[in-house]
Amino acid sequence: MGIFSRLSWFFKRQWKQYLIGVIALILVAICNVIPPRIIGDIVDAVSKRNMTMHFLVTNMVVLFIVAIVQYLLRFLWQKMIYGSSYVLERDLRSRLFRHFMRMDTTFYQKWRTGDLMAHATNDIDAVRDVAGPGILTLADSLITGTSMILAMGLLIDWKLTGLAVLPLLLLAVMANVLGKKIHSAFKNSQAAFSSINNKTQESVVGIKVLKALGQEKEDEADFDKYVDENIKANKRSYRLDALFDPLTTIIMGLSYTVTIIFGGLAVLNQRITIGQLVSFITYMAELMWPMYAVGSLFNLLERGSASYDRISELLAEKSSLVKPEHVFTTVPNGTLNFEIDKFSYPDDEAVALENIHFKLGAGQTLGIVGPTGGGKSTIISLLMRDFDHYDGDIKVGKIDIRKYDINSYLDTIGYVPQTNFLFSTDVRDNVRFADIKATQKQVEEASYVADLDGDIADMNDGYDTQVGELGVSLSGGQKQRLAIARAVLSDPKLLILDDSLSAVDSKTERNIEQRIAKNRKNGTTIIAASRLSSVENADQIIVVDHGNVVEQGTHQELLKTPGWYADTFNLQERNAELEGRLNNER
Ligand SMILES: Nc1ncnc2c1ncn2[C@@H]1O[C@H](COP(=O)(O)OP(=O)(O)OP(=O)(O)O)[C@@H](O)[C@H]1O
Repeated sequence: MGIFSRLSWFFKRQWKQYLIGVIALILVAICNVIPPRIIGDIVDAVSKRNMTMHFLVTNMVVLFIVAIVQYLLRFLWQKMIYGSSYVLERDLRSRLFRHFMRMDTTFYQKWRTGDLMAHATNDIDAVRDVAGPGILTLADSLITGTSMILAMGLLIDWKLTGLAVLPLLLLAVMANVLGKKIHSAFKNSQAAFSSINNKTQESVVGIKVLKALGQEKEDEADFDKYVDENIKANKRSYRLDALFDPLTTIIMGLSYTVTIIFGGLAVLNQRITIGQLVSFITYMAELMWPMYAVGSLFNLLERGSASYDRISELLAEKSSLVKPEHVFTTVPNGTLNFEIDKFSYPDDEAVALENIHFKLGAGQTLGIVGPTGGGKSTIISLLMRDFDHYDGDIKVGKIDIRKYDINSYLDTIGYVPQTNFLFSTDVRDNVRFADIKATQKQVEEASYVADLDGDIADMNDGYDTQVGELGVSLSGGQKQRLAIARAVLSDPKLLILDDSLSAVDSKTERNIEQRIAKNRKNGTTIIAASRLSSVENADQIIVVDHGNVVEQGTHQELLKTPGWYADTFNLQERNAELEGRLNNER
């Protein structure tokens, strides 16, 4: 029942709808008292042989009116109570989605996608059921139960009523004993459902790799393990639930036995008439539904409560990003000062970056190179404010980037990540994703800079071509270039390319570099790359290895200094030459 007090914020908001719904339920319950009474009166009239046509017709008309009134009232409570539960569903769904949008990289490293999907679907459905069928069943069983007991006591006999409802106390005792166990069982089964979600999502997304490595059978077996876990957890909750349900039948059986014995005696002693005993038993039958409903209510509330716990845990997660008291909303076109003394990833003791210092004037280009795993993407992550906790600071226009409003700050950056993400829409909308109002001319210009215009012209539907989920219908190089076009479209103050030219050939790479340089005379650019030709023209280059800057200078300066840059450049040049010769021979 604790779930009702935890959802009280919602019930307070929707109190009018719930009040109307409950009043309608009370009126239905009052109507329910009438038919058994009429049946009892008719039985008595028959047994006393004083039944008249007028008496019969009047009672039939009353029964008909009661049925119509009940129909209308039932429609009203359904609309009020179920309607409100959908308001709760909408509220929770959008709160959760907004929360997802606001959370940072650390949050997404901690929570798995399948978990988040399960919270956003299954858990919210379970909480909605508390506010709809849950409230309905609770109110209905309380109202129907109370009205039937009152009718049995007031219209027939209080002593007999007391004896008949005594076994019901057992139900309350059992509910208390099983409550906590069912709650934890439901929590486990919801968690097992999340794991299935995770597994399915991972296997579907990675299906190509799975097939290529011939791992389908192994993956199927692995999936079966998750399903077995889920079924085991579900069985436990339903086993506990099953202990509860048959108890209702036993208790009702006890109540009927008591009624027949003591009710029969009361008729023999002429304390009540036969008609009254028939009415009493009919009222007892009406009590059956609230009794059974308590069983399903119990199940529904515990499931909703376990789900609400899970959603609340997720909503309580705070973004680790710094929230300054005063935020700057205008980001100037100034110098970038990167002064990081030390940075470690959250929950990781290893130092990822140490003493990375560089200064980049507006309009300049920085190249970041170095061996794989050296720390290039980590530098970019800090610039993108994926993480805000480090020793040192990063300033743009003399202001710490953590003091800018995050959206205003990120709006000034065009970022092409290492693994680009395309949306399942057409080429045009993918290019103008950050600025959906961009004109066709702007889209075409951006596509030209990314050297994608020729490819689009060759596509059947040009800019209207659908790229498929995650851009499945495009080549790796086309996806990369589309991501570049998207980033350059709004002419950002800072353009960041994180190994974004790895899937294009040297000629295309050169075209893109030249066009970016021409197009962005005043914009600052950072290029992280494994291919050194990508950074040859940069104003300065840093070589990052093991999270430290090991070499720094221009291309010419670095070539003259013996070290990783000169060695790697010579090696890559020789490979390119060899590749060129082989291509010519073919
Ligand atoms: N999210 C993370 N959590 C913990 N450690 C991480 C995380 N991302 C990267 N690392 C670690 O930080 C180090 C630097 O990784 P980073 O991705 O910055 O290298 P990189 O130079 O961009 O490599 P590559 O050229 O292969 O892309 C690596 O040791 C990596 O394992």
